[in-house]
Order: sequence, then C-alpha cells, then structure tokens
Amino acid sequence: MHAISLERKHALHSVAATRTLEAAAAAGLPAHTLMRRAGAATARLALALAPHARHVWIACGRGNNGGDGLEAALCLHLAGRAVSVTWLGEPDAAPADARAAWQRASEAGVVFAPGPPTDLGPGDLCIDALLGIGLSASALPGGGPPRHAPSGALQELLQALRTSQAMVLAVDVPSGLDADTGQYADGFAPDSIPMAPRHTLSLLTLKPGLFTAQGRDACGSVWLDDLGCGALAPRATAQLGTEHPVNARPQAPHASHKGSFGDVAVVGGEGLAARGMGMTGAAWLAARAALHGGAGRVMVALLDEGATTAPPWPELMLRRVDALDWPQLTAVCGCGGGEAVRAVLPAALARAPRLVLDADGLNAVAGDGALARALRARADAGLASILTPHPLEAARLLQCTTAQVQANRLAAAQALAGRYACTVVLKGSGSVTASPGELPVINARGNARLATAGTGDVLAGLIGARLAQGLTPHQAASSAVQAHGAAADHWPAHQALTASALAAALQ
Ligand SMILES: NC(=O)C1=CN([C@@H]2O[C@H](COP(=O)(O)OP(=O)(O)OC[C@H]3O[C@@H](n4cnc5c(N)ncnc54)[C@H](OP(=O)(O)O)[C@@H]3O)[C@@H](O)[C@H]2O)[C@@H](O)CC1
Ligand SMILES: [K+]
Repeated sequence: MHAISLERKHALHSVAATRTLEAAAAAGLPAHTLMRRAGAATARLALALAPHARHVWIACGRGNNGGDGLEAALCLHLAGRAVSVTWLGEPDAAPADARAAWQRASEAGVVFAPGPPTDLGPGDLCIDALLGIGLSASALPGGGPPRHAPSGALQELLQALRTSQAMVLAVDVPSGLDADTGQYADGFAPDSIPMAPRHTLSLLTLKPGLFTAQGRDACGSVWLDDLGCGALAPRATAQLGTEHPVNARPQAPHASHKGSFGDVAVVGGEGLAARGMGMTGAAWLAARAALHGGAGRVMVALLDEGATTAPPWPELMLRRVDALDWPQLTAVCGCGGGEAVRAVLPAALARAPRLVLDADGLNAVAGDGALARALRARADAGLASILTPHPLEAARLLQCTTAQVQANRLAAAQALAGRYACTVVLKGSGSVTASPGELPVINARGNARLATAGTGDVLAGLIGARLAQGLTPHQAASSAVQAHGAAADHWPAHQALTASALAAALQ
C-alpha cells in the first residue's frame, strides 16, 4: 500500500478494467482471499491514520464494498480496537464474499449497532464501506431512468459520515461517486464539502474518477493497495500525471541561442474600441507565460486596430498580424480575442505549423463550419493543433450541454480530440489531456486558487512555449498543465495568486 505521490505518474483503470483484473485475480486464489486482503489493508491504513482513535465506526453497505468493511472490522477488533459496525445487508441476501465476512466478524464478537456512536470526536475514525464500484449505472447522471435517490438507512449513514467530526476513510471510492467519471450519482452529492479530513483507499487499481470532476474533493488523500495483484493489471485506461520535463531548457546544449527555443506569437487581445471591452491583458498574460515557460522569442499581435501600445514587459515584441511569419511560428491564438479573432483564424489555421487555440478562438470554431473544417484538416497536412477549452467551450464544440461534458470528462476530451484530430486540454478540476492514439492524462496538480481571471491565458502561453521547444503536442499540453498546477500548489499561503505573478513563477 502506498500514498499516491503527485510527483510520479500512475496508471488509471476504469471500473470495467478493474472488474477484469478482479476476475483474473480471484480465479487464481482461494475463495474470499481478495476481500480478506482488502479488509486487512483497510485496517492497516486505519491504524496508521488514527492510531489514537478511541472508537472506529464502520458503515457497511449490502454489497462487497460492505464486505471489505466487515473484514476491516474483524481485523481491527482482533487488534484490540473499539470497533462498531452498522451493516445494511442481510446474511441471506448478501453476495458470498460479504456473507462470509459477516459470519467471521459475528463469530469473533464484533459489535453491530444501528448507527454511529454519539460521541465520535475529531480523534476518532469513520470508515465508509457503503458503496464501491458497484454503484448502479442507472443512478448516474444521463445514465437512463433515474433510480431513487438514496433513502432511509443509506441516506442516514451517508449523512452521518459527512457531518461527523471524525476523519473518514473511504474504502475503494467515496460512496456514491462514480469511479469512472468522478461524478456523484443522483442524490449522492453532499450539500457542502465536509470539514473533517478524508482519505480514500483505492483497491486493486486507481480509478480515473478519483482525480477529476468531483473526485478530488470527495477523496481527500488517495492511497492504493493492489491486493498483491498489480502484475495482472490490464492495459491502463488513462494516466495520472506525467513525467515529461517541466521545462526543456535545463537539458539544452550550452551553445544555444534564442532561435533554439522557438518563436511564439500570441494573437489576441481585442481592443476597447471594438465592442467596448478591452481584453489586451489576456494576450499579455499568455505572452508573459510563454516567455517564462522557456520560449526563445515571444511576439504579440494585438487585435487592437490603431492602438499604439508599448509592451508591459520589454522582452516582448509587438507585431502586426499581417507581419507575422506564420510558417516559422508557434501561434497561441484566441486569448482575449473577442470577435476580432475570427478574421485571423483562416490564416492561422492554414499556415501555423503549431497552433494553440484558446477561448474566443474556440468559440469561433464552434460557431463556424468552415473554420471547424479548416481545423480538422490541419492533422492531414501534418500541422499540430492543441485546443484548451473549459467545459462550456467544450460543450459548444461538441454541440452538447456543459452537464454532458462534465458527466464524463475523459470521454468528452477524447471525443473532441477525435472530432478535430488534435490534442485537447479539457480544463477544470482534474484537467484531462487527450490526443488521438495517446493514453489520456489526468492532471493531479493545482487547486482552487487557480480559479481566478487570466490563469487560462497563462496556461495557453505555457503550452505554446512547450510546443515551440519541440515537445509533441501531447507532451507539451500535459506537461504544461502539470507545471501550471504545481506552481499553484507551491504558492505561498499568505500571497495572493494572480495570473501575472503565476506567469512569472513558471519554470
Ligand atoms: N468481489 C471481489 O473480489 C472484490 C470486491 N471488492 C470490493 O467490492 C466492491 C464492489 O462490490 P459490489 O460489486 O458488490 O458493489 P458495491 O460497490 O458493494 O455496491 C453494490 C451495492 O450497492 C447498491 N447500490 C448500487 N447503486 C445504488 C444506488 N444508486 N443507490 C442505492 N444503492 C445502490 C446495490 O444495491 P442493489 O442494486 O443490490 O439493490 C448493492 O447492494 C469494490 O468497490 C470493493 O470495495 C474488493 O474487496 C476486491 C475484491
Ligand atoms: K465506499
């Protein structure tokens, strides 16, 4: 068992892949072995997390997730800890593994109670073994006729886990969270983020839903125990994090010059005169990020007709759009582009060998079939494209709703990558980078402090710098997303995170 380090990459497996592994592993082992191992691992982690707990309360559901909880109860009881179990199952209706676990726990004298002890305090521990990967698909958003929201005893136990002052350890997955998508099933989402610390012990595999959408908030710290079956794991579904270099420069030869690291041109920043909204700041932010991200030279072509603006940072060079030497550039197009960017896109799409399309650039493509076809045609011409939509922009590009994008972020990013034959970064909690023929990458870094104006422009500029330095689009995008998140994770607690300061802190 180990805590998931964000410094390394990790394989992620869907529920279906995990079920395949479970079946293969179980076939070679005596009956109930996997569940015993799962229970023992849960108990070990419980003892490590809350060594001084006066009481451990375990909420167990009717399925095998509850069986893991019963096995953990037995282990903790045998270790001399004060344990009580609330089990929603019935021996005659329980699956075989869970029934065996109940029998062993009962015979050993584990205490069963109708609910949690009334005096659970901050030093105590709750274990959530109500629902695991057997969450019914029909209860998932968009997954068919809605099943009834959790009711009665299940609802009461969920509520007790969420309002308890005691730390919560979730077995396999926080109950009600879809392990594939990171979305709660209907009726399972908490009203607010619980205050007590949370941990999740993922069993057999790490699942994608633990790290994207609502997964990060639901899980807290994530641990993995492969139950001794890691060698049997099938092909990964996705990857958590990346090990690509954060900045290509440190490996560069001494005899380098500014041309060695590529030219980035940021095209965006509609002026105040166009529609009464000045958005030039977005272009400057992207440009600053490209500079700090290691691009050799950074040019800015503002969509601000007639304005004479001095660059806010002297390293940046101003260009008119018609003076851009497209074939030599990595273009970052769209940041603060407003309506004006639409006129520039035909040239950028046809001529830029490497293109990052952000914000209004994406909206323009979503609303114009000819631009969409031009984007799609770039792959056949050997031109590299990266799209960086947030969920609403992704929904426009896919002609669906934001809720449908969020219901399965991995699938949405992959659908976009397929539709436009390019790399896609679907932003949001647990950003997903997808490219045709590549394993999608879920970013594990970053935090809510990134939810401030301009950080998306910074990301687009950084991706442009990575692309200009010769990384593949998939590497450039996934490593930039990770570096952007890591910068926020290392941000001093007392210091405001602004996009401008973030751009300057990039490495
Ligand atoms: N077997 C093994 O080898 C191993 C298994 N392992 C463990 O088993 C877990 C998977 O077990 P599982 O398949 O039994 O599913 P599980 O997560 O307990 O849920 C099923 C229960 O939930 C209920 N339920 C579902 N949706 C619902 C809803 N919307 N609202 C309300 N209720 C709902 C459903 O009710 P029903 O549909 O029967 O009415 C049923 O009672 C896995 O996560 C891991 O912890 C590990 O030990 C490794 C070895
Ligand atoms: K659970």
